[in-house]
Amino acid sequence: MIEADELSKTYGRRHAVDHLTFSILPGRVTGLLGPNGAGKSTTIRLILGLDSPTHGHVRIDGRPYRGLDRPLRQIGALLDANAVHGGRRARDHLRWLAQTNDIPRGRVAEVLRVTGLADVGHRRVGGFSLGMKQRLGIAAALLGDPEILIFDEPVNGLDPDGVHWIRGLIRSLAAEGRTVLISSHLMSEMQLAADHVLILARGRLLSDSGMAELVRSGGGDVLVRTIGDTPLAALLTACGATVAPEPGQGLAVTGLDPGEIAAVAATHGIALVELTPRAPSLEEVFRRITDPELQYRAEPHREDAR
Ligand SMILES: Nc1ncnc2c1ncn2[C@@H]1O[C@H](COP(=O)(O)OP(=O)(O)OP(=O)(O)O)[C@@H](O)[C@H]1O
Repeated sequence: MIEADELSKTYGRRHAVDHLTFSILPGRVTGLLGPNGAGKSTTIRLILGLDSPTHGHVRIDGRPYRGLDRPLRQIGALLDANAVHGGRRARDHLRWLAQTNDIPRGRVAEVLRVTGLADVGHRRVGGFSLGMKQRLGIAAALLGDPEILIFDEPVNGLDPDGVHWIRGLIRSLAAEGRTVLISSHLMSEMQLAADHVLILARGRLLSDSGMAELVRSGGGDVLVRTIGDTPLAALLTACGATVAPEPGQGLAVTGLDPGEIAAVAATHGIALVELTPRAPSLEEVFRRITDPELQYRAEPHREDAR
């Protein structure tokens, strides 16, 4: 488990991370979402002890990162896939990490196999594609078989097969009871991968919620189609619904659920050819939550305007 309490980091006058309190629980995938400059990377760096908080703290299973005996065995992270020296062979890079962290050498072959790199482990990293480097970064994160994993932009550079693979891997790690934190700019990917989501903007935590609950909170509507002209729109409005026309004789209905709409149609002998509940996308919900923050941010700071 990762727990942050009033976690804050300021650079000069800028609050990169501003009094964040959250818990990232085991057995589920937690997504860290936020516009550019929201504080996602700073939060991850603070979790990993790469930066020190100005105020508050963050603990990994009750201890700060720097207090962990064998960090790679407790927490694995993919941060920057390009960080590995290009002249190194992939296998040697992993062997060196294993040796310096007291990890059995046998894990190297295992993680190369899991990440689909078994056949290229002898090659120098400089010749790797971004997708292969990404897989190597994931192999390094998995090396110590840690209970906690952090993947920053995990699908970066991966082709569709790779994206499918990483999605499955992330899910299986959480299903094994591990704590998994991913950060991504790709909303559709996040919606598929994460069970829980933390939304940051301007360093502040705007939402800490289950994914399904968050998307449901955004509303949604029901798309209804009939054949020919019918009085359905007026009938639904009379029942308290809000109805907006959609192309192709469709109606976007809010305020009534599909069962209630079907009942109104049946009572008046109106045949329906479509009745589709539509949830908003994570992207729509995200924009609604973060937009006021972005607008505020677009205004010049007082000191900038001078
Ligand atoms: N080392 C630093 N020195 C000064 N300011 C910094 C430093 N690191 C981050 N910041 C500032 O802190 C804020 C948060 O940055 P951070 O990189 O954590 O955001 P992010 O959500 O990861 O953004 P992005 O999605 O663009 O990577 C930004 O305003 C950034 O300019």
